[in-house]
Amino acid sequence: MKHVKLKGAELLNNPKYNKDTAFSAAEREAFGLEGLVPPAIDTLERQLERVGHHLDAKSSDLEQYIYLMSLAGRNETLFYKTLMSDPARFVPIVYDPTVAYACLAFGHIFRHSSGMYLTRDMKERYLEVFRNWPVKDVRFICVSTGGRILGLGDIGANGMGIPIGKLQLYTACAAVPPESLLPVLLDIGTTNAPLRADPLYLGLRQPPPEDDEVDAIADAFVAAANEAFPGVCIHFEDWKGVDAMRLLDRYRDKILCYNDDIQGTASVVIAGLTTAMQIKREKLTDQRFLFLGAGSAGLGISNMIVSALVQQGLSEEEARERIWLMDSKGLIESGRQDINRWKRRFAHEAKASTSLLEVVKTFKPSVLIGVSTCGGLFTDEVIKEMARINQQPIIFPLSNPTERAECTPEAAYTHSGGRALYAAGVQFPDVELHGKRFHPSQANNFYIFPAVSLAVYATRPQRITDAMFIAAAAATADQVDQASRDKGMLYPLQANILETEVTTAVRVAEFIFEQGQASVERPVDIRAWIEGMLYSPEYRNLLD
Ligand SMILES: O=C([O-])CC(=O)C(=O)O
Ligand SMILES: [Mg+2]
Repeated sequence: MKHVKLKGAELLNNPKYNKDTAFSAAEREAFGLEGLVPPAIDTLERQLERVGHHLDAKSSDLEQYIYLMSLAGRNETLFYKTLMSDPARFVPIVYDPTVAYACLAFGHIFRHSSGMYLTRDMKERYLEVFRNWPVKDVRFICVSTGGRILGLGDIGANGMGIPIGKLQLYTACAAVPPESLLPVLLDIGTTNAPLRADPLYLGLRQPPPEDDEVDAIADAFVAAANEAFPGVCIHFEDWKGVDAMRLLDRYRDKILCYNDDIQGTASVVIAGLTTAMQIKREKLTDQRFLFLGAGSAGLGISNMIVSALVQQGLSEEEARERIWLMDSKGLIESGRQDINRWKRRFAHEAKASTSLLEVVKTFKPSVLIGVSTCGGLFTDEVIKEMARINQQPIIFPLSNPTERAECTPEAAYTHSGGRALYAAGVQFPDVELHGKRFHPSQANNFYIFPAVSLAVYATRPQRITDAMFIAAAAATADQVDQASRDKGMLYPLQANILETEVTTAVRVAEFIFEQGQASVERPVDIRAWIEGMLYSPEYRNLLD
């Protein structure tokens, strides 16, 4: 029985079912494909080999990105086969850092549409517009306004590369079925005037509205999404920092949603810190945390560290005392009049200062985290001071892409005499220092959000909580083996990402069941049950 209704060119043009040269002779005959494809009948492996040659011939990572996105639009199976064949190689192409350069050039490199674009002027009609999407059972929407893309600031509709890339990682890293995923760019306009003036820009050419109107647009969007796709989980990504904080507060107890920049980033940092504690044989409750940057990531990490420290026995106040933040105006201290309510919670009695070095000297942090979006701010002197006050300073320059990192691994290892426990937001190459080889860790939320989403996909909870993200952090840290820890590696190997994230998802799913938050019945064997749901990049016989 044929379950695919498409025939001929229409079948070839459908990325979900297309096999290009891998259609069998019987399929070619049954689906009117004879003559439309070359006579050779390839296996998926042979096609993968050909993709490898195409990629090797590309002159830059951005060219590889463009090729891979075209492949995704033509043959989904081959695309995921490629990504999943070597995630450590391809994740940095379809995602950070290369996706950053793709977003900057989005209107210029645009080939075909993927996902949905909802604009502020469609506000009354989002439900009607959602009905244009061909799939009914959408389980995740990743939505950005483009208001703060990575460390690049507001790039409006150019930000669409991010929801697309994030959802591709759901599948590549955690085998969430791709048909359940919908990337959305919610176009509210952009503050980026040069971009609005670019003739090839593809978004609305107007500045964004005031907060009240942004909230009204978000409300309309959320309501329509839940009506069009009952049970959908909304993943907020790369909104302007204050929008992200405000809207997470607005929705987290009302709908199934999460904000990856706030909760995913916090979770991956806690995973890395947990491994660092195992390496140092110290307790998280004894650390002193200094943040450079107090946007959605900085505050999200700070809040989740508070929750983790409270779980480990501190009072909330004791936990907050251990966390200091600096923003672009300097140390967040109680005398500051210009800070929002989220920063206010971390304002301590302290001397005002705009110098990171000075704050490091007075506060004496054991952990230094950069989420400033400004490259190079962890100067050699700052690293030396961290190394003077700590036997093994923990230094996480998380800003991205590559040139925004607050310090390079070379600088961190050189100025700490090779003692730093280092993780950046992007993957840096290995560093050789005095005959010793260092492998810098990558503290990127891709270790977390695909796994949490897979757990949500399976268990269908009503809400997503910080505790689920803390469970994901613990599960991730537990998967760093002793040999890796001995090398100072803070995260599991990327080559095994699928195995790692499925294990993390199983742990999070167990936690969701334990908390009584699942809306499906608990299976006897959670792992086998989840494994039965995983997407696998293989062709199906269309004649079955
Ligand atoms: O995408 C990444 O690599 C991390 C992230 O969420 C961000 O920087 O906004
Ligand atoms: Mg992000």
